[in-house]
Amino acid sequence: MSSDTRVLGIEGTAWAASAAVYDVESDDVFIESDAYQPESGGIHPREAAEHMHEAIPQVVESALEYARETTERPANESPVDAVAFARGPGLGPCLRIVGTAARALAQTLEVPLVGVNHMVAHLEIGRHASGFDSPVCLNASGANAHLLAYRNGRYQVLGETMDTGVGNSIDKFTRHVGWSHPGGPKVEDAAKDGEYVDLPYVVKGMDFSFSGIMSAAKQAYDDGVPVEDICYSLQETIFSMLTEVSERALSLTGSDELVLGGGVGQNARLREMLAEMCAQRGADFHAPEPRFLRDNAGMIAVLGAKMYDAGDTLALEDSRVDPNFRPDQVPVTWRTDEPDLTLGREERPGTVQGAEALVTLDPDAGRVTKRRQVKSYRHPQLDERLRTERTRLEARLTSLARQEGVPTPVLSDVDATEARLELEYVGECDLRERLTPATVRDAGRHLARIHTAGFVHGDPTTRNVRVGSERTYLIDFGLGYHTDHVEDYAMDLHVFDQSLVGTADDPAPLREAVREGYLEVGEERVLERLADVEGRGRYVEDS
Ligand SMILES: C[C@@H](O)[C@H](NC(=O)OP(=O)(O)OC[C@H]1O[C@@H](n2cnc3c(N)ncnc32)[C@H](O)[C@@H]1O)C(=O)O
Ligand SMILES: Nc1ncnc2c1ncn2[C@@H]1O[C@H](COP(=O)(O)OP(=O)(O)OP(=O)(O)O)[C@@H](O)[C@H]1O
Ligand SMILES: [Fe+2]
Repeated sequence: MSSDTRVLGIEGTAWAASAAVYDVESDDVFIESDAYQPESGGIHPREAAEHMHEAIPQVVESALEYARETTERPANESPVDAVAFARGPGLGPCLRIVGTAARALAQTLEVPLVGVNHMVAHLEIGRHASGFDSPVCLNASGANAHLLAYRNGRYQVLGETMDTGVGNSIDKFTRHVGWSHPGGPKVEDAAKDGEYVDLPYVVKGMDFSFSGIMSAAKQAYDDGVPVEDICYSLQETIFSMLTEVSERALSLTGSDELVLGGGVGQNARLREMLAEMCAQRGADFHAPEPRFLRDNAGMIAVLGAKMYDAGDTLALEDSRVDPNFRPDQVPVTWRTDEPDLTLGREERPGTVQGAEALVTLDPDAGRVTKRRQVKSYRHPQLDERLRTERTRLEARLTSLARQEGVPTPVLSDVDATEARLELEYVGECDLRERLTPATVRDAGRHLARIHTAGFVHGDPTTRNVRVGSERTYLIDFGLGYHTDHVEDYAMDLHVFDQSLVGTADDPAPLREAVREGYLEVGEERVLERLADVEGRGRYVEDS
């Protein structure tokens, strides 16, 4: 980066009216913010926009004043080289006010305008502060929750919430119990005195869903379960889900770096779980300081500077805001490196560390032993429930799939209480090491077969398919379940699709081949629903 670049950033996607100045040379970030606090209920888009209307000019003025005071540039020159603003995602009425302010300021100062994706900014601030090369990023914010990893010039979405964002889910629960917005910090506080109760736990590959757990939490409250216990268990459950999918993303991509972003990242329990998971698998973890986790213009200015130096600026006529701006829509102009993926982390000869299990391989004897390990980051009761349930399911569905004509390993022994399986050794390598149209077509056909039989795999990634010279096998059915919902079948395909995008150099022909294979035995309407799942904007407004 050019060493004397200075950028003014503006953020106002939902609740934080914020302006910042980033100075590349000193790496200093000055942030001035003014938060919108709803009088009752959640964020009202119109009220939030009124707040932006009043507060943005003031925070921008403070930032400009700071920029002028701290520069040696002549008074008739702009104290910054560019104006960066959050173009989306966010609440439309708020974004438009920020967009207008940013355009006007860029024109007055006669400097270029930079349009920043808010979610990518949540990620890049962690990468910037940690110095990590190519981390997986968990964005845990109010309106969103994603797992992102860089590949083929984009931040690919490896997994995300299928319904509301993580913070909004928590805020909805606290509204139900009559607490004021935002609910996250209040839940964290109340959780200190709570005890564990079981709540639904929903992950699908690297995707996850909060709606079931939230309904259960509200119901528990109405049934008289102490609110501290619900808060404690909400944290234990939701954050375990986020930690689990993060671990799966590390395992799938071969990355050993994780960064956290977003307002929910201020929660100490979430950070503790992620740190513990990373320590256990020998990965590095970084959580930015709180002022960079919650919405702030500092992260907009820092990414804005990288984009400005890459020449990634916007003409005024192209600077429209986008309330549904997805992180994977952003061409990443400020990085040219590709991640160095270490496929297949062989820890010891003959053992593979998966996301859940330690797998001992004995190809000569044709045998594999799989043990779902204790995850110390999660509550012991939850840990035991998941390990036993999944071992049982894996045993049952692996056999059921074979009866349906899908190649799977033959089971020789199951011990659910020990979370241990003994299986036949199958294939020569994982699918991600032999991604061809023919092999993924097989996988597509296999998924169609089990769907037709009324169940899903639950985690069909390129690591959970084994390829041999004659056959392609499905393995690791632990997240599978019986269902007759088209939506669940489409989700299964979506999970596979996301893993192709996350691991293949040229995913387009492979994605096409999956669909062809699927149609050989499966139903067209599942593919139609898949298109629907993919097109769904998940930026649910919190009102
Ligand atoms: C699009 C953009 O406007 C949106 N921003 C946003 O959601 O604000 P953010 O600052 O990233 O996150 C706010 C959320 O973070 C939660 N939160 C704050 N402190 C928390 C804590 N200690 N524990 C749990 N949640 C917390 C709040 O309850 C609230 O839901 C987003 O990034 O999704
Ligand atoms: N039956 C088998 N035959 C050959 N290799 C296997 C078999 N089972 C597992 N493996 C190898 O071990 C790796 C991890 O196994 P598995 O996916 O079952 O564990 P996991 O911890 O559930 O992993 P993840 O959650 O990351 O998918 C597989 O990617 C594969 O390389
Ligand atoms: Fe945010």
